[in-house]
Amino acid sequence: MTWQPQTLPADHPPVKSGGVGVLIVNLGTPDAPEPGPVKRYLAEFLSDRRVVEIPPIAWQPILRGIILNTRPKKSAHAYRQVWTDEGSPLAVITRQQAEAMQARLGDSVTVDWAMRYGTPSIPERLKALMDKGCERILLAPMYPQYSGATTATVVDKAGEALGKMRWQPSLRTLPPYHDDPAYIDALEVDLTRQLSALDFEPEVLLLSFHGMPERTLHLGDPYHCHCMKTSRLLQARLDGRGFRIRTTFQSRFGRAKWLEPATDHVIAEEAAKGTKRMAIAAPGFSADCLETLEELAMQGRDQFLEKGGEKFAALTCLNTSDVGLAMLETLLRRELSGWI
Ligand SMILES: C=CC1=C(C)c2cc3[nH]c(cc4nc(cc5[nH]c(cc1n2)c(C)c5CCC(=O)O)C(CCC(=O)O)=C4C)c(C)c3C=C
Ligand SMILES: [Fe+2]
Ligand SMILES: [Fe+2]
Repeated sequence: MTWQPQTLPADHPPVKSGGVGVLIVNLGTPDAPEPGPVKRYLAEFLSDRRVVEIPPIAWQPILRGIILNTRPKKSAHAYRQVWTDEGSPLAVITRQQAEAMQARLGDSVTVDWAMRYGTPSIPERLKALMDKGCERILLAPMYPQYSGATTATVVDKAGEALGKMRWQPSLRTLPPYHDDPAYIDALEVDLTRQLSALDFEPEVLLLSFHGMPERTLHLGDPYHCHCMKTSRLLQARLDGRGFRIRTTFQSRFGRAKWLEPATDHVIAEEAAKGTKRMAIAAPGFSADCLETLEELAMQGRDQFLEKGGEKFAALTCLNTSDVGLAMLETLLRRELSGWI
């Protein structure tokens, strides 16, 4: 039988048109600051074997039997302290970053955003980009420092979605940018601006990164080294401004030993030794979130003042600042080279 050209059936998927997409991805956040949605989000997040590297047979009973019955209520309370009319700060800022990138990159690309855990999901937004005709997609995890628990799990999830497609898009991924001059420049400019707007001069500036179990460092995860390099490069830019700089790791979770020194311990130690004025920045977070707005700006302040500190400032993340957006545009344009 000879082949005959046919008209496409009505349910045929759209024929693509060579478009280029960018998918900006961050960690994820609950849909509402209530125990139910927080439980759903934590169940997905903490079941990811990239995040908790304990065999499921040992971990799932602890997660389902203890953690998911206790933590959601406490975490929901924390989320309520930072929730905005538009939703969770992490989701709101990530969406705004995507909108700003769409405006800056113009019509030659379609920019969308997704969350690794919760909504909008990576598979859903990849499909949406493809439905708009994108055959080439730049996947952009918003993590300056690489780790298995952040960057790699975003790529895994996209790969899982692609694994179910007959006709896949071409994929590029944004590399970690922990030592990129564009990132270090943006941090220097933004932190300098924020520090000069304070009504006090800090004696110490903490650079607080999200923690990880120390074991991941010994297993070869570059996260700790990436954080230390960011910190060293930034310190070189901020030296000679009259304050000391210390690198710390926040948000301990579980019983294992985490990277040290711990941010909360250093806050208490500084206050106990007589430091009166402290500022804290979180250069590893591309958007303010629960961990910066509640853990640092609220709990951190309380800890410092309770122990005798007098002035405390939690600086904001790059978020949608002009320098932050210009930096993101530089990184994205570099990876889109040859595509647009
Ligand atoms: C920026 C990098 C991050 C790394 C590395 C990271 C590792 C990591 N996190 C947990 C456990 C929790 N993290 C939580 C919140 C949270 N974590 C990050 C980023 C990193 N996590 C962000 C941006 C956020 C904020 C999310 C938001 O909605 O605003 C939480 C949830 C909150 C809570 O219940 O305290 C947990 C739990 C582990 C175990 C881990 C290490 C591998
Ligand atoms: Fe985390
Ligand atoms: Fe936390």
